[in-house]
Amino acid sequence: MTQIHTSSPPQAEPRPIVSLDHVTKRFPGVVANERVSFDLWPGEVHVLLGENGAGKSTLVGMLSGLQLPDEGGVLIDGREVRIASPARALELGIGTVFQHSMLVPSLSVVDNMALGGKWWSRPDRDGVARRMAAVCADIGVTIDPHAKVGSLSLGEQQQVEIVRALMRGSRVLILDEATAMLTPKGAEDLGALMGRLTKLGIAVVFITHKLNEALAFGHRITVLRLGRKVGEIAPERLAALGPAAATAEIVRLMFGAGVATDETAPAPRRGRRAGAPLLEIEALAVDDPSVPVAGINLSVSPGEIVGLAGIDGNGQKQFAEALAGQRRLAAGHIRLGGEAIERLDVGGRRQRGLRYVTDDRLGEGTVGSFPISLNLLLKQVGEAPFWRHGLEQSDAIATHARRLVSEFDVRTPGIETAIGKLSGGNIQKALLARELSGAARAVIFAKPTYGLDVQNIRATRQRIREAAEQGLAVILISTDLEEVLELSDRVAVMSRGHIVGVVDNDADARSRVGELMSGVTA
Ligand SMILES: Nc1ncnc2c1ncn2[C@@H]1O[C@H](COP(=O)(O)OP(=O)(O)OP(=O)(O)O)[C@@H](O)[C@H]1O
Repeated sequence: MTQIHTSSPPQAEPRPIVSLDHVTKRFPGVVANERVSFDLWPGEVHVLLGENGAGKSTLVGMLSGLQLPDEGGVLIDGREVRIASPARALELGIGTVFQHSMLVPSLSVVDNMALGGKWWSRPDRDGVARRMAAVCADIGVTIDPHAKVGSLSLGEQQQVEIVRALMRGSRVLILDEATAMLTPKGAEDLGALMGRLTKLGIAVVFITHKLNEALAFGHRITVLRLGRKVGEIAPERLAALGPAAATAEIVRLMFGAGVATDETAPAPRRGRRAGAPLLEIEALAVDDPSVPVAGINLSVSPGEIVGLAGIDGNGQKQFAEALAGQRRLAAGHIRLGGEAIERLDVGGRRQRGLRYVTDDRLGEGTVGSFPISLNLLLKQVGEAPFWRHGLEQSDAIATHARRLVSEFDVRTPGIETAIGKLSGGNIQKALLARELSGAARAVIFAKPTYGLDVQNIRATRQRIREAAEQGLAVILISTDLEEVLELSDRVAVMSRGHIVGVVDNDADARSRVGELMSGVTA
């Protein structure tokens, strides 16, 4: 064992390698971490769990040098440190491996290892390869130093990153959703590798959304929720609980009632349904290299809100875009009011009353440099009464815009203001105005409150409720379980491109949805 610097000598008082001491980190409109304390011990895999937005990446960002805390301290071996950059983190022995590889695919493994060396010195490829071979032997992985990184699997690329971090002296490794893009076998290999690293005294922070991985690979588990630490299960307790009881406890911590979010929120809707389905989706499939979507069956009645819960990136966006006509269907049928609409384009579906409120408000939802008035008609350009014989009817466009701006309370200096100048909340109001006006019959909301402040969140949720009350069939895609449970009549859970379950939003819904989301039940 030559390369790896192991933990403190056994006779020393045991203490964490790294501690976060009551750290608080705020971003505009959100407290991402609130007085969170976190200890990482040598030789352990410490799993960080929590829903999208719970604050996991922010917390580890304070260790990897991406964020500085607003309050609270960071300690290494008991000494307070300031980690102001990733380079500083590496100097302090903290290496980070992200979900997406940070390596240069066109270079060989050794050349990637040599990157970041002194630019004037020629890379000592043999020396690097020798040191690499020693670390690989220590941790039990085999990597061809001369292979081009682009030809390696994602799992192998992560091994390269881990080896690189160890060669630079890391004794703490942060794996931020490192298994998210891996095959089950790749994830298993990474889990086994984590186990070997911990035997060498390395400490690993492992962020995952999958409970089975947390239990299989983790020694200690911390759960975050809405920026707060809501529980920590120490190794002895984790072992004593066993998988079933530990799962129940984690699901309760992650999803259970008990964290006050918005006491003034209206009582949740529960299982209202009216009449025959209006929007019917049958065996829908979308080809997508990252998340193929297949076998989606879902129907929504007029006045019903079906929530689509799930961890971000499980095919929700592909599904929504295919439904709205922005992506080709590989298979399946979509009917609106009994009429097959899968062959219609975006405009055709919109005319029939199918609407889509995208989560990409400034990218695909609006044209930032265009005035609000035109953005409100972006999907009707050329149509009467706003255009006649190819000519813009400015009076009709202005009247329409003024009416929607007032009805949807868009705060703007005027209807000619470029929409990109408005706040996120007001852009969202304009999008809602465009999609919910006219002869809307069914609407898909994609993460409708993402990034909004509390007031705008409330206003948007109220619009969604009103849309259902007016008889629209609503699909609400959200990674915020509280939102889904507050608004939906039924909840479908999406995972790896499939709907893995649909439950009525009754008293048991929270735990059942939580289990489906974390892959405990399928
Ligand atoms: N740079 C930033 N600017 C503004 N807000 C941010 C920034 N980074 C994070 N946030 C917000 O802080 C909160 C916590 O985000 P964070 O990314 O830490 O959560 P997470 O648990 O890692 O989520 P996920 O599982 O989706 O990665 C969220 O509300 C997020 O929108």
